[in-house]
Amino acid sequence: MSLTVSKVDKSYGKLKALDEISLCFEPGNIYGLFGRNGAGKSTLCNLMTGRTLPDQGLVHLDGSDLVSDSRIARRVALVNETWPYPSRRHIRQAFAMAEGFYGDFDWHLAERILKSFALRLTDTFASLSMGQRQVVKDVIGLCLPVEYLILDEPTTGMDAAARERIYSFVLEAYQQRGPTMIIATHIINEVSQLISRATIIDQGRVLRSFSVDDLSALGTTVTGRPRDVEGYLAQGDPQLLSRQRIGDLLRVSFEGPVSDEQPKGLIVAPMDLQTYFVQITEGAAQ
Ligand SMILES: Nc1ncnc2c1ncn2[C@@H]1O[C@H](COP(=O)(O)OP(=O)(O)OP(=O)(O)O)[C@@H](O)[C@H]1O
Repeated sequence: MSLTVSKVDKSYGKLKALDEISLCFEPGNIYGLFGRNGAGKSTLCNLMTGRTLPDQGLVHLDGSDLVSDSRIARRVALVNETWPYPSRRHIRQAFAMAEGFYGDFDWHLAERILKSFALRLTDTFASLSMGQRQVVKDVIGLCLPVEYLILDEPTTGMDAAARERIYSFVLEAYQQRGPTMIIATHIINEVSQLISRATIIDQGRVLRSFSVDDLSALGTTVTGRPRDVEGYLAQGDPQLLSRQRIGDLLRVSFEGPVSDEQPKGLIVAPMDLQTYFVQITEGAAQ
């Protein structure tokens, strides 16, 4: 079983939002989907739930076309900026409507999450703050019996404590019911401990798709006196991502793991996922 996107193109007028994108999301993972503003993340999320149609290419779940088969669409849910439910009714009604379409809603988990955010089933969506509305949208996704849950910016408007708490519920929902999750977000460091694979898209294309089992293997930063740094680089043939002067020092970053040896006078450190993301998308933009 997998959710696959094959050679998908999507344009808005002359703008190519997705350009021959091919990806495969295997069950049993939490994926991070990263990209800068306008990279095409939301368009891809919409395509993977049949909310937007591709100009070319296919989106399949277990080999069946997601667009033409509505039974398949019920196995994949998307949480994004939209709220397709009545805003002035109790949120309980929105949950019931979602249950009507997707089946078995986890009311117990929903109430627990709401309570931890001091929200109630009798609140109306319209009366909530931006961050509270996002919580309610996330609750719907986390409590549905779907095989794939796509969360497009699931912490919009939330404060730092709320973001941390919602991600603990994301993990709980994943551990208890195990939907494969795809989390599209800008706040990469927040999800780096949660995800097992990451995909970075840029200008509608897949830039990297990799396992994050060993974050220290992604990239390395070396800082020191320019002569020492150049000497270190000359020992191998690293794929440079950036080169930056900091006062009298030179800092370079390159793809690949940190070597075991710590050369004298140099600070050699692994790159975190967010820094890696910034470095390679900066490189792609130049
Ligand atoms: N309905 C639309 N009509 C016209 N252009 C659109 C539409 N939706 C998206 N686009 C354009 O397609 C490109 C990809 O947009 P998309 O929303 O998928 O990016 P994103 O990676 O989700 O961005 P962000 O992180 O800023 O939300 C952008 O250049 C955007 O302006």
